[in-house]
Amino acid sequence: MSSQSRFLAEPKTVAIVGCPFSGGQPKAGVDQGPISLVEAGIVSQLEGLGWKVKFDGHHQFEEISAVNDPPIGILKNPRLVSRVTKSVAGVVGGHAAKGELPLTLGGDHSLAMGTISGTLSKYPNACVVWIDAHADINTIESTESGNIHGMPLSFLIGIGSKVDEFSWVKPDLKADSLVYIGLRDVDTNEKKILKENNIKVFSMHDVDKYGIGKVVEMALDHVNPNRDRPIHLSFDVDALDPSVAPSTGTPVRGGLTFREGHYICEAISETGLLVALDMMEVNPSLADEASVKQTVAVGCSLVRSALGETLL
Ligand SMILES: NC(=[NH2+])NCCC[C@H](N)C(=O)O
Ligand SMILES: [Mn+2]
Ligand SMILES: [Mn+2]
Repeated sequence: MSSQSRFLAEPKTVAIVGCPFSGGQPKAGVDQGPISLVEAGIVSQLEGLGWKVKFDGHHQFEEISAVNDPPIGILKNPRLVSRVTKSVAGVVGGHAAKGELPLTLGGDHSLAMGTISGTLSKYPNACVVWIDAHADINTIESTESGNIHGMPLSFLIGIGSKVDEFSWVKPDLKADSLVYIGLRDVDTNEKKILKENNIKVFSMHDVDKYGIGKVVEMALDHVNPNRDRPIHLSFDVDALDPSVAPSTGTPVRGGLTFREGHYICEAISETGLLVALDMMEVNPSLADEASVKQTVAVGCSLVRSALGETLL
């Protein structure tokens, strides 16, 4: 780990941002994800890798949750999601400003609106590697579900009509600074958005065709050709096959294997360019006890791989 993390201050510090939040989607339980990951021992696991770990409890969004929040158009919980993600942006940005690596534990993927905004506040030149079964790039016009966890990237890139409530989100992410790996459940409207904006996607078809090693190399060549830009890695656990990570709200078959998921994290770690990490959509109230345990353990081990754990 010692030679890694080109942008971080010494001693290498990871700041855990626990976000028990589920307002970006309809299923209860995803707010327990961060609690389970911490209970499974993620703090001591990261200390074991040589990191100084900052964690002073999960964030509480109670005050914000009290807001009266009728839908805007078909967007569900818009004020709640906006205010929670805005506060997360501040917290993540604050850690990044100090040279710490924010590790955000979700919670649903709408939180990435906050985490990526926070990263960009410190590193305007950061690129985003988004690992997911889904594209999460619906606009207010294109979303069919109204679930904001399917939309964060459209706000960050600045496509679709503006919603006043979300005016705090700066559309600072350029379409060519985003790359996806693992997609296999993309809405028809999203396919159009991805094409129109020329966004680079490595779907499961590409993983099958080229192998994960080549895919990660091509993905980094796209967003980070000189291997000199800070990387924000946003990992939705549903990128993994449901046989590997069953406890998540929108599982889709045909996903990444255990090793493919970990390989991505290891390869990003090896670049020394990682500045922020999200582990999202772990829902410990879905599926049986063994599945929950397995999913939480995989969430922890993906984080460890991204933060420098190696096989040898
Ligand atoms: N973060 C996720 N699991 N997103 C799932 C999104 C599913 C669908 N595309 C939607 O807009 O609702
Ligand atoms: Mn997903
Ligand atoms: Mn997602």
